[in-house]
Amino acid sequence: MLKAGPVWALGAMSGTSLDGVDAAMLFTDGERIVEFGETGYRAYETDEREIIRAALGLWPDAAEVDPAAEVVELAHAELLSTIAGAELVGFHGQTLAHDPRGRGTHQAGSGSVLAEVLGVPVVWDFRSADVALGGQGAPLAPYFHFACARWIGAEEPLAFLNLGGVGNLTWVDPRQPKAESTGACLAFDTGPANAPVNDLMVQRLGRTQDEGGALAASGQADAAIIAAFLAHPFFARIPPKSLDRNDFHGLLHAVAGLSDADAAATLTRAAAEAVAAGAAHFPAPVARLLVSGGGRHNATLMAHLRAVMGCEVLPVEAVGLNGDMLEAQAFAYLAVRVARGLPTSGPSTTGVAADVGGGQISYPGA
Ligand SMILES: Nc1ncnc2c1ncn2[C@@H]1O[C@H](COP(=O)(O)OP(=O)(O)OP(=O)(O)O)[C@@H](O)[C@H]1O
Ligand SMILES: CC(=O)N[C@H]1[C@@H]2OC[C@@H](O2)[C@@H](O)[C@@H]1O[C@H](C)C(=O)O
Repeated sequence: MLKAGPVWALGAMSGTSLDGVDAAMLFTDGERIVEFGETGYRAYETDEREIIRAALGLWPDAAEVDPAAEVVELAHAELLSTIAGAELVGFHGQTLAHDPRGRGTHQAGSGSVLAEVLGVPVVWDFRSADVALGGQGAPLAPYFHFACARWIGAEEPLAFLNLGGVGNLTWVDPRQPKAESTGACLAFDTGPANAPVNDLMVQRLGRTQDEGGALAASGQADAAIIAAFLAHPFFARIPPKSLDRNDFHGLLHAVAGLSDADAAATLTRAAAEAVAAGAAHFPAPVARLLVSGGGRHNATLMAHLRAVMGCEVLPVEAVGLNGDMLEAQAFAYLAVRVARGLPTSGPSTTGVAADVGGGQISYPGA
């Protein structure tokens, strides 16, 4: 078992955009962030990405899943073995499918394989217990966001927004004693963030992203499409709530008749409007929205957020955090929480009925 006090944990996340694996060291006791440490990144090769892509939306019984899991394990083993000094690893894996009230949630990659390779205990399968107990299984970063709010010395409610393939928002009140205290966090997925724009760029222009939001900036958002998008019942639903990457696939069809620039503008505006629709559920207003994830590099998306949010909108770097590594750091933090028997989610973050300590621990040589 873990010794008392803070430990160095190594967290790893492979996100929905399938670009690669992020890893980050964190010195923590599972409650307080003591120190941020080394980080690393390993991109997927094109053929690896295609193997994972072929398994998207599939469940463990499908033939395409084993090769995808092998790619995920290999990439993690390569990256994590370059970072020394971890007493514990937090391994998220690659989400292939997420349907919490249907078939469940599916992250590819085995923590027991990694524990053997790395020779360190690995905490993994973070989402299943929450889903089995009636929760959304996502988002799981919120308790880490609470710790970040404390680390930056925040004294009033603020919000963290992650702009990955999907967006997720955590409202935090740092005046509460613990992350799991009633009223400390409210978290949920906001809607599609970068995924539809990326898909559009691939389909129409053979590019993977709208660099800097330049194409979106050159077009006009279609107000009727945005209005129809915002009429989706997801936005009115009281949080917590979570999404699969493809839950808003209709949005891409809706812009099919628009020019490239207007389609990009519409999808980018929609992502920002989805965040604002989410913020309408905050228990109290916030003065600051701190943005992490790749979408913070999209200047058009950030400008739309500033226009719709009515509060300061800043990349997390403005408060000394690393916007590319926040999710990897979150899984380092959550790994220590699991090892310490602390909850990783609760009614206000995933909608589960009571506090849940998700995750299983695999030991080398077990
Ligand atoms: N310079 C940039 N200009 C525009 N968009 C960018 C830029 N850099 C990153 N992005 C967007 O951010 C995406 C990657 O974001 P990120 O790495 O946070 O996603 P992820 O962690 O895979 O997703 P999730 O958090 O949903 O699991 C890219 O696919 C792209 O859409
Ligand atoms: C099921 C799943 O993997 N969800 C991811 C995804 O990517 C962003 C958003 O959708 C969030 O719900 C979650 O990841 C982050 C790390 C989370 O659990 O907090």
